[in-house]
Amino acid sequence: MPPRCPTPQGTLTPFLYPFFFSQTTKASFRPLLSAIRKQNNSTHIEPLPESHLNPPPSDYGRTIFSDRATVTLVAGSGGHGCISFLREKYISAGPANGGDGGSGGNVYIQAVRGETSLHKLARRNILKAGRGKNGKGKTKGGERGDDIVVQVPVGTVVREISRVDPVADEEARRRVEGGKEDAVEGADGKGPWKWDREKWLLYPAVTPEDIATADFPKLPRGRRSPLAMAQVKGPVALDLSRPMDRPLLLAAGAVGGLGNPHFVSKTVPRPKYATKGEEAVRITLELELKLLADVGLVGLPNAGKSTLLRAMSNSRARVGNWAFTTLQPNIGTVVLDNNKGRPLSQASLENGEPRTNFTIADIPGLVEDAHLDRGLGISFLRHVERARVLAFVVDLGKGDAISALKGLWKEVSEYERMKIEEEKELIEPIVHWSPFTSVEDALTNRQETIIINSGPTVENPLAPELPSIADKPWFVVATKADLPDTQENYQNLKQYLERVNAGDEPHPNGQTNVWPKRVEVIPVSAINGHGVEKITEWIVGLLDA
Ligand SMILES: Nc1nc2c(ncn2[C@@H]2O[C@H](COP(=O)(O)OP(=O)(O)OP(=O)(O)O)[C@@H](O)[C@H]2O)c(=O)[nH]1
Ligand SMILES: [Mg+2]
Repeated sequence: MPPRCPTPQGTLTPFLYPFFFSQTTKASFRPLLSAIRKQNNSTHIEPLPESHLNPPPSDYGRTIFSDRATVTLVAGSGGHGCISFLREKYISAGPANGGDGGSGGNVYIQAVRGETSLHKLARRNILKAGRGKNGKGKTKGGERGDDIVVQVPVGTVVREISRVDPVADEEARRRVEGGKEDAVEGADGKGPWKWDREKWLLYPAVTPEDIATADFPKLPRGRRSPLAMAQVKGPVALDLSRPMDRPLLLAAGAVGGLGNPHFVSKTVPRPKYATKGEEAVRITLELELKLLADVGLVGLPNAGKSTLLRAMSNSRARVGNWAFTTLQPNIGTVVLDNNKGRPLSQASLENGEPRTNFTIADIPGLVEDAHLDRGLGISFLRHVERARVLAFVVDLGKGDAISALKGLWKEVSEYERMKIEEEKELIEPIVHWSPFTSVEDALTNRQETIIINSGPTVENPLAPELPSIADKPWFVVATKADLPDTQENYQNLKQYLERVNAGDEPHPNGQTNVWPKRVEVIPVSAINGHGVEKITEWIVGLLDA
């Protein structure tokens, strides 16, 4: 089904930019028209008055943005068990009544819509859940430690770098030292073993002799919180591309120590020891944010992307008449239903809610050979790689619009190619195996080294979750249409895209397997806010299709 969009075709009189003459906007454009006529008659261009769309470079919302963070998450360790005895009138030596230690707090992760950046996490480095409180007398258990929920923006990719799990380490150590256990026990006739004694907590009044001769019982093994069963299996690798209703458990808090009543036996009626709480898991994660905007703006530096974002949304992205004004991605939200009429979109989101807005990502400009790390490089393209629609912003006032568009497509395709290579390297470990003992041996025997490729050998390892960039719906925004003598450039671009649509001209990225629908070019003057409503309508059509 073609996108449900009104096309700006067929209204090309007497100017080439039909939006100047649309019914709704006619009155408001009269001053602009006279300004343009004036501009055409004289070479002097009147500077436009300052406004929200033509702000001084100092007027911008400062966004503290970070798309990468490395954080260490530490679950809460358990509180210690308590050594206590009942004390009441006429009971001189009451039974043990120490409470157990509380378990430590858990660490959760949740992707939420409100967050847009990882800067808060990048600053923190380490996040700790609360420690469980120690047990108390009168069989009072310690309180649980506070949980922490790490809230990240939707679109965050989480990878584990390292993990320290004291309980797992101890289990492994026991397994290794298990063989020696009998020998040690045989030598002196009884335990305890070294690692056990470190776990005990002794009554303050015990003497060193008591400790030396203490007959500690064996500790119960595998002291892990039952919640640990529900935590994400390590190594953590998550792609949080949807908002989550409930947080996901990354690391369960450690269990608390056992109070002294646990160790009452016939021989030891009043044990003067309890156990310490377990140490907690510590996971170091690398977080990377791939912004999940509905639309990604791709354009050369100074093309007018940020001005367009300002015109379409409430964004206060920085605008300046020089290249690389934008150094960090900006996200703007376009509100579709401002409660003044019927909503623009009838479509609903995946969760059934009606679509009331969509988001646009404005990234730093791409220069020619950005893939060779010119300009700011192409790494920012990862923010538009997941956008559902790509809008190529072309400045009509600066050079040939067709070659600008082709150049942008070239960089986008290069980005994708490099990305696929990178992913392939990750998933395709290559095993070099040679039957020869040395290079000389191989040369004398004149046989080739055998190379075994193991692992999947799919051409595009990004598939099927990520459609290729060439498959995405796209369109062109021809901006700065208010500048004099841009009509010819616009018309050439329009005719070029007509030929591409008709199949007479190859796709600007040179590939054949591309988005098959009609590609539109929409002329706008973002600085005056003219024509931007057409873009909104067109995008809604593409998003709804
Ligand atoms: N005449 C005219 N000027 C415009 C229009 N849109 C943007 N400009 C001007 O073009 C210059 C660059 O605009 P920006 O929005 O900062 O461009 P950008 O693409 O975000 O630039 P980078 O962030 O450097 O990539 C500013 O001086 C704007 O005022 C337009 O529609 N008409
Ligand atoms: Mg910008």
